[in-house]
Amino acid sequence: MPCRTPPATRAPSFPAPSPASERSPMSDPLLSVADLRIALPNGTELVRGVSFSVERGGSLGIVGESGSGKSLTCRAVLGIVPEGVAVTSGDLAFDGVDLRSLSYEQWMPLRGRRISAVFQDPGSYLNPSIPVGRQLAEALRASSVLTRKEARTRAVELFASLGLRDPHRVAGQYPHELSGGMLQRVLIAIAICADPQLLIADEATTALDVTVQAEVLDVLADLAVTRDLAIVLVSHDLAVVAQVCENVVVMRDGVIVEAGRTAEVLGNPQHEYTQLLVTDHERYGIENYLAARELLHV
Ligand SMILES: Nc1ncnc2c1ncn2[C@@H]1O[C@H](COP(=O)(O)OP(=O)(O)OP(=O)(O)O)[C@@H](O)[C@H]1O
Repeated sequence: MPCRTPPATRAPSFPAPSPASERSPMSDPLLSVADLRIALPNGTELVRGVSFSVERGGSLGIVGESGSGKSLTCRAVLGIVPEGVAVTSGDLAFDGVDLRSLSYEQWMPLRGRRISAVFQDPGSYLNPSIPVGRQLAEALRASSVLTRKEARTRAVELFASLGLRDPHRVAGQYPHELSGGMLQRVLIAIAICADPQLLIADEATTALDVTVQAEVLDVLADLAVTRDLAIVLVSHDLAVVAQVCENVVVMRDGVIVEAGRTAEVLGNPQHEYTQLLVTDHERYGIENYLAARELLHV
């Protein structure tokens, strides 16, 4: 369905990325998405000309209501658009690599290693019959030359660094023995164990209660600083994005209606749809929202 809302008076403030072939690798952002279009076989466009960029170590939030195209956009960056839809045009460049030109084999050293992701429902991504420490150790060994023992030690260290209390004990536990927040930290550990440059977190904290969600978001914000990790954070929740992201794009019906610094966009929304999101948020999640605004010094 086309978006009937008039264009934002604040134009998206990210520099429009130039085609991959024209950029010099030194000046490139880490990720640049230019005029991305994703459509059904019948030609119906679900994502309609989305453009944004993410600097090395930068953080971008993608907000918008259900069905606005947030997940499809992220899946396009990960090279895993679902069956039945296709990227029909646009540029997707990661660290100078034209992602759209990659074969399945060429994706292997990138996905999970240099571009990683965490999603909602972490339990479904873990093997229920293997202790989580072993699952992380196996992921570590797949991306480095560690011995089994070294990988086990590293796994415990990584759990500790992500704020898991009693990491030795946690490492020996099975997924069903852990809470949602602990599982998400385990998933984050697996996602970052190969030291990626970009982490995409798609509604990764949505299922968690507010306090645990805030803790996991802190973990992500810390990682951005300590590992120079760029983060793309997808959420329908403005407060979530405000806690972690320097920049934000607001999506509706497959297009970006407003973009810019998070503090500016959420503090002084220009587009009527962003204004509506902010108003709804103030009405239904006032505590979160105000806390986030305080954090941003809006
Ligand atoms: N495999 C598919 N086949 C057909 N339509 C799809 C498919 N995947 C997504 N869509 C449609 O594309 C649009 C955008 O979906 P997308 O999942 O990107 O939205 P979203 O903003 O991430 O929403 P949510 O927050 O609910 O996940 C929706 O209308 C959705 O129904």
